[in-house]
Amino acid sequence: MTKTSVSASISVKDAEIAKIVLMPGDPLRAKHVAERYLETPVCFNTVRNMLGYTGTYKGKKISVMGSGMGIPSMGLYATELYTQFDVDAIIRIGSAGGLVDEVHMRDVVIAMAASSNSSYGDAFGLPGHLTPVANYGMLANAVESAQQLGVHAKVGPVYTSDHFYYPTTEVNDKARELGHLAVEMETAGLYWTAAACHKKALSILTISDHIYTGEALSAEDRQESFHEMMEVALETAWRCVE
Ligand SMILES: O=P(O)(O)O[C@H]1O[C@H](CO)[C@@H](O)[C@H]1O
Ligand SMILES: O=c1cc[nH]c(=O)[nH]1
Repeated sequence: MTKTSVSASISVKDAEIAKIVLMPGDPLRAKHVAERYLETPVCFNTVRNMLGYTGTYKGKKISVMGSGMGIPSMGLYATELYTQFDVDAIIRIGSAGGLVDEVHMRDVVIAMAASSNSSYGDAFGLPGHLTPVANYGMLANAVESAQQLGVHAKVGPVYTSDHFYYPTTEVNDKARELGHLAVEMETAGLYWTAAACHKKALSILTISDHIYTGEALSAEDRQESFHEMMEVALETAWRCVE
């Protein structure tokens, strides 16, 4: 019998979504993670080509699905996964631009918190500012996983921008001056959504370019080569799943 469950943007037929989902922005990075690391991966979503897969990793069920680019897309998919598919935790696995001098190309960054120029979090109604923060237990598991894998991950705040192409350099300059390790486009949206849904989230990033040195990786590298980040995320997910 065909079992189907559907939300506005996800349609799952004869498959299921695990309690924990890894989410790269790029759906082809999701496909790569599924094919490289999951046993018996099953594709559970193709709506809008936002590919999602469920398989097992060291005997535990884990899903991986694209989030698309930017806070609105991440917020939409994370909300549906948390509220309509009973997902407990999401780990973003993204690329990011290095901001500070201590961060280098291909470094793995674990986002403790995310400042942002987005007003997305205002909708949740807290007077002042709802701070987008990682789940501490997941963060601690990620740090331990990185240490065990010999990955020198850097932990700190990142900056989530609504703009990939900002017309001036001042936002990145200020974010760098205030100690943000990297700039990207989804982490604050994920952390706000997790808070609003009473769920868990963590963002792990790989430096794909450096805003102040001008170094940059190719699109193909961004899709397929971030294996340290993928392995830290999978080990973290494995520790977080019962
Ligand atoms: O590599 P992903 O996860 O897509 O993340 C980064 O890459 C995209 C921009 O190229 C934005 O989504 C940004 O956050
Ligand atoms: O959002 C992003 C992602 C990678 N590199 C950047 O400069 N910005």
